[in-house]
Amino acid sequence: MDVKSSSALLSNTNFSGFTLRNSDHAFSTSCSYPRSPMAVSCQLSKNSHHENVTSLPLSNTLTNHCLTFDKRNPLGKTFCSAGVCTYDGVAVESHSGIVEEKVGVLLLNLGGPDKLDDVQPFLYNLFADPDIIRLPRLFRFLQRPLAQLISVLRAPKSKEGYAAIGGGSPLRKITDEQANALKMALEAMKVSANVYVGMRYWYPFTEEAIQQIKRDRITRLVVLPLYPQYSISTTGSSIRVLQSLFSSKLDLTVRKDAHLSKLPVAVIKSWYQREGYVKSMADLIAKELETFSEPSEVMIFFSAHGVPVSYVENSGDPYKDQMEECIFLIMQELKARGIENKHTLAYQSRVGPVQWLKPYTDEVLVELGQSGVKSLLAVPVSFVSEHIETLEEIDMEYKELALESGIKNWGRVPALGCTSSFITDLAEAVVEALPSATAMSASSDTSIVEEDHDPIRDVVKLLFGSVLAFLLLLSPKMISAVKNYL
Ligand SMILES: C=CC1=C(C)c2cc3[nH]c(cc4nc(cc5[nH]c(cc1n2)c(C)c5CCC(=O)O)C(CCC(=O)O)=C4C)c(C)c3C=C
Ligand SMILES: [Fe+2]
Repeated sequence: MDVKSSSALLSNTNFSGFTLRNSDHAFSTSCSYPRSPMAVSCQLSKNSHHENVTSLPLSNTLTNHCLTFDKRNPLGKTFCSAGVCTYDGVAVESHSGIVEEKVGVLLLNLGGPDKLDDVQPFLYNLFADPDIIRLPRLFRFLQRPLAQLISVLRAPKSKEGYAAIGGGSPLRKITDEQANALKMALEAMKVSANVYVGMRYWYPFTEEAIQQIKRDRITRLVVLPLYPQYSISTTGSSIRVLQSLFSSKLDLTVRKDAHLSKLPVAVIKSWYQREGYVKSMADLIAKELETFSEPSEVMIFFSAHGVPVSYVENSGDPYKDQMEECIFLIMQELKARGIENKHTLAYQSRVGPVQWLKPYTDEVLVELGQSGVKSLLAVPVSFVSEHIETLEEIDMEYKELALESGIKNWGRVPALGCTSSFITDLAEAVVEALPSATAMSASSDTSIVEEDHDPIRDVVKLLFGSVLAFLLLLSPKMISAVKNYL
């Protein structure tokens, strides 16, 4: 390992600075730091999780934390003298002249309708997302009219689903609870942080969370999507929103916003491989297996939310690979505990006219039932809260289908929610990611380039688009494609 240089400096309870990196691997620093500014001791451990953190050049100071300082950093200049550090970030200088970090954690999630009247506008937001319905460039002008049409037509069916689970999505409440639990877990690690919730398709929107982060004058932000595995359609979509809010190129109001464009940000892109998560999932599965009369005979049935095959095959979505690795790790953990049940993975919740990842959950359930499997434990694995697809699709639709197909004993593992080992692991992920935060506008990870906005061109496009959309939407091909969303 080529540890080039390291420097630690302390200022009262603040300190900063290590350079610990070789060309290919990031290393986590696990640090013990005394409250007095006497010494900081850090141990190095090779940390694969860092590969999933957008780790960009930075420098900064951080209260009560070890920092990673990347020698390749073109921006990261930390100037220190007599216990005071200045840097090219946005930390706040206190009366005493000590630079104080205000750490923020932004939890990203999908969002869901709070009540039945929200269902159609929620669906509109979802289908208007070009990461959810991906139209060829030439047809992008159809995105919004199509979203309007599909959302209106799908709303009655979706409403039935939401009505069956109490009249709305539980996602906001559960995500708020996770945010509070995470804040407390961070506090237990002596990290004081504000935790924000930013939803992609419903309140509180990511945009609102970012406004609050600005108002609170957060000086260092960790972005933590609540999806264990990365998909273009979930984490990717939310990061795209953040990029458009942070990048000075994209938004005239943000261009003048010195705070946001300089704010050091670390994005944890995926975390399915973290030991704490894997063990927490294994705990839940092991516990649920015990509710069966013959636990070793139970088939463990992982059911993941699907994505269209084209995402994986044409656009490099790592979702399928990550999902398979995730299942492997969970099964390995169970094996280490002497649990050697059979298992399988299938994909649920397909929508629309295209091919989705296979095998499909509904088809596999029927096959398993018909092939003589008698006991089955469903494990939702792509999401960490209960939501419509666990409470309605799995608990009602799939359970009924499985029982009709010959399965006699049915069980379902609950979502992780606020399970304490899981929340502690998320808190550790946040602490590990903090040092790698850097200004997002300097990110080289901007995969999506937005067009500049020209108001006249936009109006022409809208008018032309509406007429063409109206004609196209009435074409037989389009009608049959839209029908697949219902
Ligand atoms: C990892 C999780 C998810 C992936 C991947 C995902 C992709 C994806 N979803 C749709 C369409 C819909 N999703 C809907 C709800 C929904 N989706 C997820 C998670 C993933 N989606 C969650 C957690 C929820 C539920 C939110 C809640 O309110 O509880 C819906 C609305 C519900 C319905 O009408 O069925 C749609 C539609 C697509 C097209 C897609 C990938 C391209
Ligand atoms: Fe979905």
